Amino acid sequence: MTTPCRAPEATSSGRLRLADVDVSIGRTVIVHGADLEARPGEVTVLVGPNGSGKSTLLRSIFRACRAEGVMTLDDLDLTRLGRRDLARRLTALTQEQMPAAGPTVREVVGLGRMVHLGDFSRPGARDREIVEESMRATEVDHLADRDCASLSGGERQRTHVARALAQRTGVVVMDEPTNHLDIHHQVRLLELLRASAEDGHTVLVALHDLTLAAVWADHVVMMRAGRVLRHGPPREVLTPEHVRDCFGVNTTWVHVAGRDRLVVV
Ligand SMILES: Nc1ncnc2c1ncn2[C@@H]1O[C@H](COP(=O)(O)OP(=O)(O)OP(=O)(O)O)[C@@H](O)[C@H]1O
Repeated sequence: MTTPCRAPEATSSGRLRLADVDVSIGRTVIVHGADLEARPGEVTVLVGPNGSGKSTLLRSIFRACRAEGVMTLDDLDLTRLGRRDLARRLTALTQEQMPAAGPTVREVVGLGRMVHLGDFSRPGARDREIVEESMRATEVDHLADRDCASLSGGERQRTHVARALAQRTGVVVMDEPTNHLDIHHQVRLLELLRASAEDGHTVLVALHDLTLAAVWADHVVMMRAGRVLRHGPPREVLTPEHVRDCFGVNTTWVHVAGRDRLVVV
């Protein structure tokens, strides 16, 4: 169906751990006492209803929100890492990153390399190669010279994913990366993230689609109303009872084409 794809090689990964983390926006505590762990070699998927605090929790990891509690990457305190150091270790794909008119696709993807360059250095041949590889991986290479403002929603999202891939960090945190993507590109992106995990990287991603989460996650973290309700393997977290309690829909697991799948009934 899809051609095999591979995330470009990355810097060393690490175990991302949050313990008893509160996240606030202004004076309001949005996330309460969250525990979460994302391990190298695994795809960890964060699920929860709208407004449950997924984006806020992910944003706290790259310090876009004020957080209290323990946040570590291996033995490093995330809150004490400098911004550039953090960006060299961890890629963040948020929901808000929409390019303004002006830059081309290649230029936006090239931003992923900036964190690795010194203050006065320019991108080298290897940087340019990585940019081209990243565009090919998300199938935006044919759009390389297009102004980002002229892209469709899905093309723009793939451009941002390519930018994130070009950053080549060992830890990748993505908030709803499948937004705007058609089913081919959703599957391709999840294949890419799976390949990245199999290469030993740490992948933490928020997804709305529970059926995709059930198939692609090694580990699921379920949130509701600003709290982590449970975490574990998909079959243990996404049980029909838990999904009904959290989302108010009826689901069941079926075995189709050699895999366990969660379907809405
Ligand atoms: N700037 C803000 N000021 C006040 N409340 C906010 C702010 N940003 C987010 N919130 C609230 O925090 C809660 C969690 O929002 P968040 O975006 O983290 O949820 P989410 O699980 O990612 O939702 P969705 O699935 O809809 O993307 C929501 O109730 C939201 O309204």
